Amino acid sequence: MDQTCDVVVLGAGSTGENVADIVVRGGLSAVLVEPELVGGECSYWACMPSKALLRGTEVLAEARSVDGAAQAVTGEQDVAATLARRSSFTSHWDDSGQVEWVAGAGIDLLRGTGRLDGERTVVVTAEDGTRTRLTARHAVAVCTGSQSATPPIDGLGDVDSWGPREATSATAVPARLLVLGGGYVGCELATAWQALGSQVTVLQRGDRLLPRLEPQAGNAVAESLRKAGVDVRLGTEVTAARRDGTEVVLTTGDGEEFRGEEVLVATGRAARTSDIGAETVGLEPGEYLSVDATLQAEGRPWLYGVGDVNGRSQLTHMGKYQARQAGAAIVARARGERVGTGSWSPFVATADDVAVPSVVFTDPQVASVGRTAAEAEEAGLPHRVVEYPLGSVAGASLFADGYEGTAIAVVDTEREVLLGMTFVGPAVAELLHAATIAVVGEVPIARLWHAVPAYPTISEIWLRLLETYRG
Ligand SMILES: Cc1cc2nc3c(=O)[nH]c(=O)nc-3n(C[C@H](O)[C@H](O)[C@H](O)COP(=O)(O)OP(=O)(O)OC[C@H]3O[C@@H](n4cnc5c(N)ncnc54)[C@H](O)[C@@H]3O)c2cc1C
Ligand SMILES: NC(=O)c1ccc[n+]([C@@H]2O[C@H](COP(=O)([O-])OP(=O)(O)OC[C@H]3O[C@@H](n4cnc5c(N)ncnc54)[C@H](O)[C@@H]3O)[C@@H](O)[C@H]2O)c1
Repeated sequence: MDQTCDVVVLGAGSTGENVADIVVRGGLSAVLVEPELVGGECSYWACMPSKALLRGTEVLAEARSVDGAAQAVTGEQDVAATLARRSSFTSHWDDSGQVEWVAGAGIDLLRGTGRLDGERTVVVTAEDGTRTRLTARHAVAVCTGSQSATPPIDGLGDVDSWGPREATSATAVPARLLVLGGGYVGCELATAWQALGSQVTVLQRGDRLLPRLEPQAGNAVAESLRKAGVDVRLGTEVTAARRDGTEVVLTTGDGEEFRGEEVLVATGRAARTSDIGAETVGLEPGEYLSVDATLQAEGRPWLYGVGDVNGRSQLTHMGKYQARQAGAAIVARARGERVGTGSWSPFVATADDVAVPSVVFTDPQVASVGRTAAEAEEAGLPHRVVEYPLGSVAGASLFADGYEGTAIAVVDTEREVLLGMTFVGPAVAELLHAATIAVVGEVPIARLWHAVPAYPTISEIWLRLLETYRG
């Protein structure tokens, strides 16, 4: 079967859905190709189930941290109810709601695996083997995401390990869980499964958890995981894995053994491009798609790489942001309009470079945007780091007895604007968007004095940071 449309979108994750939606709203036709569940990782195996698993633990910790409320919490977290709530947030791994949305948005959905077959062409193979050759008049957007990367550890491929998919969809609590990797996934899922009754061990090879964030973040999360009973091992290089009956055994270079019923491999992501026909358009299978600021592949003006697949910033909201920018560029180019590629134009993903917000939903939460002090240093930017303990803010001390946390601002001392901000503490997630606006808007420090935080909220931290900066 042959079919022609304006835009072919490969992959109906959160990114692909948004590219298709934007181009259809712009008057183009789009075919969205998906072999698995419409909605992708975020809806079924990543953000939604992991945050649903974590939320009950967080609420209990908040209640236990307020005298008067703490006395009312006499029981333990209900595991079955937590898992049931998690499953309801994934719609029980049923995508009919998303499929309905796609139809309502005027997007054509084609179930099957798509492979590029030369310029502007995609061949889709359905489960029953039926093939459809799609030709795009204007663009092909590859939004095939990423998958768990397996580190080169002897035997790891044979132990039937968990990836994030298994760890977010499990229906029983393993008595002991080994977590390889102490990044975003490792820290969040160690928090979740320890709270649900597993004895968790985190094996991280570097000298701290969450190594891409400010050091205070990883240190605070490690301390709190240890308090919760997690065995956190830093500087640990696992070299071999094997099954011993029902147990998985991980061995380090110096012969130390770690045992668990399951091992979660959370050592980062790899591009899902090994089987998309990349070679038919002169690209390397398995590599991240290299794209410009409008998400267009270098030297191939009809091809876009959007979301996790380009490796720029692997977060749902950033994939959706890229989708909005790329979608606008595709529509404008199809109309023959000029596409401005300067910073912050409607067609480029400038925030990818300077203002990526993220929240790690551990206890404490870590909310950050923009550059860390180390990144400012590396970029050679004149900067000063200002830190203030969150527990000294009236709103925070009311929020929880003995509130502990910190806020770190990285200030550009030449332009007097914020380069980055990190909050570490309970319930800091909702403080983040103010910081994102300050970084993206390059709001002068002098003007931030006029952004008065309401009393008594945790946001008063902004005032304390400004006072500390002024000295
Ligand atoms: C455990 C975990 C928790 C996370 N939590 C958060 C969080 O709290 N907040 C956050 O912002 N981010 C989070 N992330 C990251 C987030 O999940 C990803 O950034 C996001 O899902 C990427 O979306 P995407 O659409 O680019 O890719 P995906 O969601 O991976 O979608 C790609 C789609 O392409 C399809 N596909 C693949 N190959 C083909 C092909 N050949 N033809 C057609 N279709 C194909 C796939 O089936 C898939 O549906 C988390 C990740 C993990 C692993
Ligand atoms: N809340 C959120 O926003 C959220 C949650 C989960 C995931 N994510 C996204 O998904 C991405 C992937 O998460 P991730 O945790 O898999 O990757 P990551 O890059 O955040 O962390 C991987 C960790 O594994 C460690 N590591 C690598 N190889 C190792 C080895 N052989 N032994 C021990 N440790 C090893 C690294 O030092 C690093 O700390 C994140 O970067 C983030 O973009 C976001």
